[in-house]
Amino acid sequence: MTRDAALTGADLTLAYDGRTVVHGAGIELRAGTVVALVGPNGSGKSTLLRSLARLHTPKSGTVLLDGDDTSGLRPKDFARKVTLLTQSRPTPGGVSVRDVVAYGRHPYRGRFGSGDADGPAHVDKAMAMTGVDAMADRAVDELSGGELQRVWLATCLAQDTGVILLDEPTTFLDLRYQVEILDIVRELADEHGVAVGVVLHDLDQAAAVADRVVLMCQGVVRADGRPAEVLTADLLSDIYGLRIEVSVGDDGHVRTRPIGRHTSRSLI
Ligand SMILES: Nc1ncnc2c1ncn2[C@@H]1O[C@H](COP(=O)(O)OP(=O)(O)OP(=O)(O)O)[C@@H](O)[C@H]1O
Repeated sequence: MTRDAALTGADLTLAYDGRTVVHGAGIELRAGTVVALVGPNGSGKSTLLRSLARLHTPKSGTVLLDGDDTSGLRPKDFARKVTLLTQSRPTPGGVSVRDVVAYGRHPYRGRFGSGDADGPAHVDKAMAMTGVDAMADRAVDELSGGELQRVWLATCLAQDTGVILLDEPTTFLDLRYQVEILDIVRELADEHGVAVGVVLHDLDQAAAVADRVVLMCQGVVRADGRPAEVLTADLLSDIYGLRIEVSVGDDGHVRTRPIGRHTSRSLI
């Protein structure tokens, strides 16, 4: 497994059909750390993540892996180092969970699927980590949204990369699996030295799991730092356009409380 990898997006400007949606963003993902990207809908988080995964070509700026420009790397070599869990993927019909997770081994296979002796062990480990091993022989198109989300995460883990990018990995998941996925994210960084970049909408989850939080708004990185430095009441209230109270517990964890009409009504 590649370790001690660092993926850097330097001065990235990203556009769709000439409309710029990310303006000169910089982000650094270091080995053994978790960076959470947060911000309102449409602020450019997914586009930034996709550019780091080389799925979106920047208008300007560069993506560097361990200091080297990645644009010269062959797709297979890049895929051995960086993986991305996207928000949605087409679900293949009639394919088993095990076979879908085994897609993650594609960068290691030669022609005709040969040459990946370690593949089955990585697939088994990824399925066990994400709790999908019990459904290994089921067809993926028969799974619930949450079960499927864990299968896609297992596919990324089977790819065995030093950098893992996750776009809203807790979407569709019930509370138990949200917590388990975030535990896996921390475990990847702490025990396997992986550099993780994860888009999350839940600010408390972002604060709890991340070493650093990158807060985006309207295509610009508005703040980048430790959770308690970035997730302040003033900045969040300004960016999200509603009052958000923030407290820091004795354990150092940041907790946010958005105030709406429904939260301020009396229940007694
Ligand atoms: N395929 C596309 N074609 C054109 N514009 C796009 C495309 N995908 C995203 N955009 C636009 O780019 C901007 C940034 O979108 P992006 O999906 O990166 O934001 P986001 O912060 O991930 O949003 P969300 O929280 O809603 O997932 C938005 O204005 C969006 O409408």
